[in-house]
Amino acid sequence: MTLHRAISPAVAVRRLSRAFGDRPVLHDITLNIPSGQFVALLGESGSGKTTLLRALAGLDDDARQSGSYSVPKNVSVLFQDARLLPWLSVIDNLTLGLRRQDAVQAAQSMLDSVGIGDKARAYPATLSGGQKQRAALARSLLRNPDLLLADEPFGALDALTRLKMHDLLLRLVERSRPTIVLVTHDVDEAVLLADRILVLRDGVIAEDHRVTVPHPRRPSHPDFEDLRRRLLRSLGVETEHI
Ligand SMILES: Nc1ncnc2c1ncn2[C@@H]1O[C@H](COP(=O)(O)OP(=O)(O)OP(=O)(O)O)[C@@H](O)[C@H]1O
Repeated sequence: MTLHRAISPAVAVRRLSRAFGDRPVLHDITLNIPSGQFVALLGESGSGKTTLLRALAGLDDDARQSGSYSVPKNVSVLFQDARLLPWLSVIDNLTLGLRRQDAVQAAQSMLDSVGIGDKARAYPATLSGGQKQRAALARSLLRNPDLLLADEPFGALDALTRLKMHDLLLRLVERSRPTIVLVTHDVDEAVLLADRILVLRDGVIAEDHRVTVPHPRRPSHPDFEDLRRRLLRSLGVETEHI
């Protein structure tokens, strides 16, 4: 007799549709994401990436919705702006609402890991954009999320800082392997980080790519280059000169 063990996906979306007023945005989306998978959502502006992410986060009560979805209990959301509370120090932002006895030590150690251990007592207004995003990432990961939902978390950073953040994110999630859904406009970012790339078009999942480029990923790798070109083309970018 063969024993079939059912492994349920971390994220299961069934026939999900979402509309704002009479404007339909997501159409009948069905999607399974296995535990620990890193998924990037790409798509032209207005294709519904953020709407899908916010649906998974349980945000936007004003949306009309049909279908269903399930996500793990412990979810962290990371936005483009760090959303730190300005009246609290960095470390107090991290420990706010955290119910564990070693909260302060754990927060300090997470700040050390993201490279801003010396900013624990600083206030958000005194940090650079990159430092704020490091603090936001530390706050998210400190909660040991089973699912990390990230909406263009590096979108506002300069190119160099963004590269450092990619490295940092990969290094940090290697330890705990949360399931990740990352919304991005940046094709290179998607190919660099994700195990799987979904392309949304007009509110449906138009393409589903596995990323098989070996780690550490280099844009010069032929498979990287090939996938990048295919994705750019499907996003409507002519790639002959890129
Ligand atoms: N709260 C809302 N109320 C009304 N319309 C909304 C709301 N949120 C999103 N929309 C509309 O839904 C559509 C999809 O928006 P969404 O932000 O999901 O797209 P996106 O793919 O993330 O776009 P971008 O890449 O520009 O961020 C857009 O036409 C947008 O105007």
